[in-house]
Amino acid sequence: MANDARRIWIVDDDRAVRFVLATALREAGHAVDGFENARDALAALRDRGAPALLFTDVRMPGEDGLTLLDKLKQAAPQLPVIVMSAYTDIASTAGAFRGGAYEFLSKPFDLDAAVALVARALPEAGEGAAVARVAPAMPGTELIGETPAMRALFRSIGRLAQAPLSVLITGETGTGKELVARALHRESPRAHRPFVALNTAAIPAELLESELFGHEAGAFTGATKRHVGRFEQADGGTLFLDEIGDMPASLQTRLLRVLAEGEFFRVGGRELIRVDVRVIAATHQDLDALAAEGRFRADLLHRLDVVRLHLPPLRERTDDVPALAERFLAAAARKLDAPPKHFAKAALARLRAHDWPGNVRELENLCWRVAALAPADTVGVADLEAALRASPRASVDADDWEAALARWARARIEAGDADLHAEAKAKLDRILLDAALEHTHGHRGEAASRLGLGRNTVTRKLGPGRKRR
Ligand SMILES: Nc1ncnc2c1ncn2[C@@H]1O[C@H](COP(=O)(O)OP(=O)(O)OP(=O)(O)O)[C@@H](O)[C@H]1O
Repeated sequence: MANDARRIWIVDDDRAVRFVLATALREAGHAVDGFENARDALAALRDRGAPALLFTDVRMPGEDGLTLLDKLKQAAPQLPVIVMSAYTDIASTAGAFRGGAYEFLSKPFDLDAAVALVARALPEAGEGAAVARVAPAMPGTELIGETPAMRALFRSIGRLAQAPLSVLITGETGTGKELVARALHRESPRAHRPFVALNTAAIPAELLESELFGHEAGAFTGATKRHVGRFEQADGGTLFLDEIGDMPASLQTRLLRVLAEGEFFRVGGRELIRVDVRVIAATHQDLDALAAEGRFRADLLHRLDVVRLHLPPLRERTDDVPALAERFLAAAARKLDAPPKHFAKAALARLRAHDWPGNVRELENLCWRVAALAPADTVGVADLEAALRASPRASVDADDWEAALARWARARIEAGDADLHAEAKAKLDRILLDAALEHTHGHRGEAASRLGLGRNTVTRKLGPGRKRR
């Protein structure tokens, strides 16, 4: 039965659906194959044995999904089959369930919900045929650091990864808090389950509750279908709550209760959901001070802060700057398909002297600019200065673009152009997306969360053909 007992198959004649779903599943660490019709999937079943799980569309040229379901159930009765269809009438859904479908997904569906469904459908670790137990490959996420503070931190990560304790990671913006959370997950017995990150500050307060705990269809205006929250998505794995200090008071109360009880209701739901989630929280704020002022619940702080890991700012570990810079420059050149570059000695000294208010992220972004801008293979001080001047930090004036936009709009209106709004909106989307994707080096999920958008929205705006990491 070779390796297919650990793979997920997608049967759909729509290439875009296969691509988007496969990419989301791969990001969650699964091995995935796509088939454009039932015949090919059945042939593979004969040759390679059953996969761990199968998604199928209903209406396809040739045999339809329900016939496929029937044949699959005869050949591999245990195989969980998720039926997807744009036709959500009772006949189709009932037909699917009667045929033994594990779940029915109405198209278009939420990719995160599909990933969460897979986590639920597949047997727990160690039982039977489970999916490939690999954390998603995250290029460039290896923590670099030779300074005593970082070495001590790495030792703590190794020790803490094994215990399911809550961890609070503190440190300025861009110091690597998320990277540490990922390392804690990757080294833990939960590594084969999802790592789900949520930036509390990036989501509007009124959406945060349903983002965390999910909602049922009809729970509020605009809730057209069920949404599986991050807690459920992270079941068995790790939930990373970034910028926890920005969480509104009412949600702090709810979070505390969920952490204490390990169960909750989706917004507007009646089904009690039990989850097993390790929570890792992060903040750049002084939560003790916020708690003393009554702006953060002290009891929630105690619960999150079972162990605290502090990331020192980069200016306090300048010995790490050269290694980080060389690593980022090499990675950027590779990704840009440019020849490898190196920093001259004087340039490294200049980098060490910089005070890095944006910490490692600022250094990483600077290296990307240098890789793109510096003409020679050896990067000198002058190249660095140019890249530092080009830093968005140095030139951002929030009012600039509004004024420019107003000038543009006035000129176009005076010129008699119509449909300005659509054009401006498309440009705005494009610019925001490009900036976020550049910042996250092409990682869509993260780019979406930086923009406060759902990943599906980003995927839709980009279209399935755009290159992604
Ligand atoms: N020690 C490190 N080694 C290698 N890369 C690092 C290190 N620390 C941070 N980075 C990189 O710097 C960037 C910022 O890191 P990360 O997102 O983890 O910071 P953060 O503290 O969570 O930031 P924020 O508080 O703004 O969310 C990432 O691209 C990360 O890969």
